Amino acid sequence: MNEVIQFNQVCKSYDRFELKDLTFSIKEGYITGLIGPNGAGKTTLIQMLMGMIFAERGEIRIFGRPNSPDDPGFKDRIGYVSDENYFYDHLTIKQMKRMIAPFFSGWDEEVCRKYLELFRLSPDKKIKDLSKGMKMKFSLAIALSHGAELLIMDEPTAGLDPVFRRELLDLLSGHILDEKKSILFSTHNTTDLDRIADYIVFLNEGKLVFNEMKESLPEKYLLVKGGKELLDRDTRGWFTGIRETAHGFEGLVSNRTEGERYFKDIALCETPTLEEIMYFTVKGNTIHA
Ligand SMILES: Nc1ncnc2c1ncn2[C@@H]1O[C@H](COP(=O)(O)OP(=O)(O)OP(=O)(O)O)[C@@H](O)[C@H]1O
Repeated sequence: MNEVIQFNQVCKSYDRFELKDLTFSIKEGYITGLIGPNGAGKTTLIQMLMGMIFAERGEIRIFGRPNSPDDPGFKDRIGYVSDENYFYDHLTIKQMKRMIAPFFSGWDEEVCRKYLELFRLSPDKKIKDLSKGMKMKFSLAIALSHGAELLIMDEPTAGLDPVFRRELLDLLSGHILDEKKSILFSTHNTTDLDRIADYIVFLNEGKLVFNEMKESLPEKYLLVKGGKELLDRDTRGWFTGIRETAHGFEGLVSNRTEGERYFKDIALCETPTLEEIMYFTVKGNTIHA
């Protein structure tokens, strides 16, 4: 299986933030969701991928080659969508599109026209008059109009209404039916991932928590609900995160087999949702309701 993106011991630090020795890869032909709480490092990771900021150490490879913003091949092969507005406010959609198109050798005017129509974006509307969601749609239309093999998107569903959000997710699922196409997108919305992601990359405080097939997560994690008397020094150690209330607790165990062996007859054992996995992992063992 080909790897479309590879991070190899990548380091990047800011004043109070460190991405340290980040090593993982993303497979060609799949949709990978990048998740993590605010400040986990998702945008930093995506900006490094796009060559907008640079890693201090380590190597990033895209399509098997070191990533370089100056490589014209990359520009054509990658479609980038972000919630930042990189367009000129005083131009209309049509004018902005004319300006962008020559940068891509694979630009397809007809495809772009189709997406603008589908997204109900009027070519004569000025960028400054677009809502946040409309700007995201325009950014998407551009990314989808030059035959990119890899779509890299920073929170593409943020600001979209629920109807279009769903349509977009369907569109992205359809996009990778061509097995050479791949998508990496960051999101805070685990429902988006439940719907379309094949793989999940989970970042927390600049560290990789896991890079897993979504389907394999239920085999690994267990959500245990029970009485407080079940928690002692030994059993507490098994939990990635525990939420205690006056009457009992619920906690996430990252070794499902071990957790089931001990808790199955004395507590309620469930398969956690992706949101629960995120919640308990981020919060750790210090939650008190
Ligand atoms: N240019 C910068 N200078 C200093 N610190 C920065 C800079 N860019 C990002 N950071 C810090 O790096 C950390 C990671 O930020 P990043 O934007 O990558 O997180 P994120 O996971 O995308 O968060 P969110 O979900 O809130 O968008 C944060 O603590 C942020 O304050």
